[in-house]
Amino acid sequence: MDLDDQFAELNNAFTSWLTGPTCNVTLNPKIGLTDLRASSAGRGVVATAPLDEDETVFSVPRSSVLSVENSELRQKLGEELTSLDPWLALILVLIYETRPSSPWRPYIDVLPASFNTLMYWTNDELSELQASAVVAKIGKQDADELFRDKLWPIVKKHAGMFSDTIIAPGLAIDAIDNLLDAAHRMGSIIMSYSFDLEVVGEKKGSDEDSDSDDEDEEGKFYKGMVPMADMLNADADRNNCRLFQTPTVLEMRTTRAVPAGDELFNDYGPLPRSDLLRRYGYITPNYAQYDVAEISSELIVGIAGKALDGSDKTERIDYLLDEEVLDDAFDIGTDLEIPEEVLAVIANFLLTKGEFSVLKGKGKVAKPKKTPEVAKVMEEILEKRLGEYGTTIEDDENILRGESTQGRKIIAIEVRLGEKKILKGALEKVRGWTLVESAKRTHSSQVEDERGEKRVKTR
Ligand SMILES: C[S@@+](CC[C@H](N)C(=O)[O-])C[C@H]1O[C@@H](n2cnc3c(N)ncnc32)[C@H](O)[C@@H]1O
Repeated sequence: MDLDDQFAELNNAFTSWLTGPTCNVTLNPKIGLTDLRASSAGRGVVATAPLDEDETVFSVPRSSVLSVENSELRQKLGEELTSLDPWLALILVLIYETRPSSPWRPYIDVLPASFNTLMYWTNDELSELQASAVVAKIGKQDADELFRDKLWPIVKKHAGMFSDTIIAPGLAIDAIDNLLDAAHRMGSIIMSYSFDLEVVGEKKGSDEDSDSDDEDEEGKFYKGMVPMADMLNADADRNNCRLFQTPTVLEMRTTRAVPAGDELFNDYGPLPRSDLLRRYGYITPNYAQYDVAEISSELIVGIAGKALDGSDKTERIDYLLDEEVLDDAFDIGTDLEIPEEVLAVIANFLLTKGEFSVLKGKGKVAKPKKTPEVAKVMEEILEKRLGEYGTTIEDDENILRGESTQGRKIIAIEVRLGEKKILKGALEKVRGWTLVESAKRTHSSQVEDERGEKRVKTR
């Protein structure tokens, strides 16, 4: 059987399973799965006839969501499973459902086995992202540790339960590598395919289902794999469908009329391309509108507080953390505005020791201001941040114009270039600020603060 036949066969098995008695999904006959591999988008869903706005595309009973709550493994392992972090528990559930006898197999079989997400990039490929903050968010080592510490002991203890799953060969030779591979696969699937579903059970304190009181509190969410809902691709501008949740079903409905032949798109929300790449393994130009350049507090404090001695700096850091002015990092978006919180942090580090003590004594913080001193620090921060990337905007544009660049390298360059353009634009904006007089500012801002005017709120 060639690859196309295999692809079509898996689709058919999945669709039959979906609409059959195991899953009971109601499919609108005006939609169908389609093959988008030629455009590197895997499977997708298209309208085969026009759809109205707010038309139900399909409806999935909550009982057909693959989740920890619905899983057979929960019945078998009980608290051993539910006491795990929900993400780890769902990983184990997905691994368990890879056994040939699993009722979920036709679904598992259409889920991907290879990924373009950052977790799967080599170090060389990742180095092309240069100083992008996304690299530190991949978390492969942390995940490996969790899989070893939390999942491996359970799998070893219940080896029989996993003896015919994809990790079986690893079990036989007592090797952990198969578990790590499988757990990364399932973790990546959860990251790019699962939905956050609202718990709709009884409220806490109900007599029924007393062993799951905690999870049955309304307003709480759990991660679930919703068959078919996760076959829709996403688009920042062309999205035309959304998953609506009712107590009994999950309904994919159109949010606008869809002509025959058009693809149905979900919406991942305002994700910068760096995060789109990290979580979903692809980027498109229309997510550039959500790009951000991240500036760490370490960099801000390092530059704004370079004239301070160690204990003074630490005191200000602790105070600003307590006051929720300081965070780990701040994002500058495509509007190129420097976040008020960053200006406030700088302003607080530029106070004299005495000024800071007075404000702290009153439980207040300096307000954000665009003074020449703040602008100078901000310029230095942005210049330093831009310098952390190994190449300039012009270098990157030249590389992209060259014909030899391909695949992941192009993607990485586009991501880092987007961030650099934000930093450069922000730098130009800061240089163009109409600045408040420094001396006047110091005096008036303190007076304003002492009058108890509203402080900067960061979170
Ligand atoms: C929820 S799944 C959608 C179904 C998926 N195409 C499949 O074949 O299983 C999400 C994944 O689809 C791909 N994807 C989603 N939207 C895309 C788009 N606009 N362009 C390219 N790939 C996309 C990415 O690989 C993403 O991780």
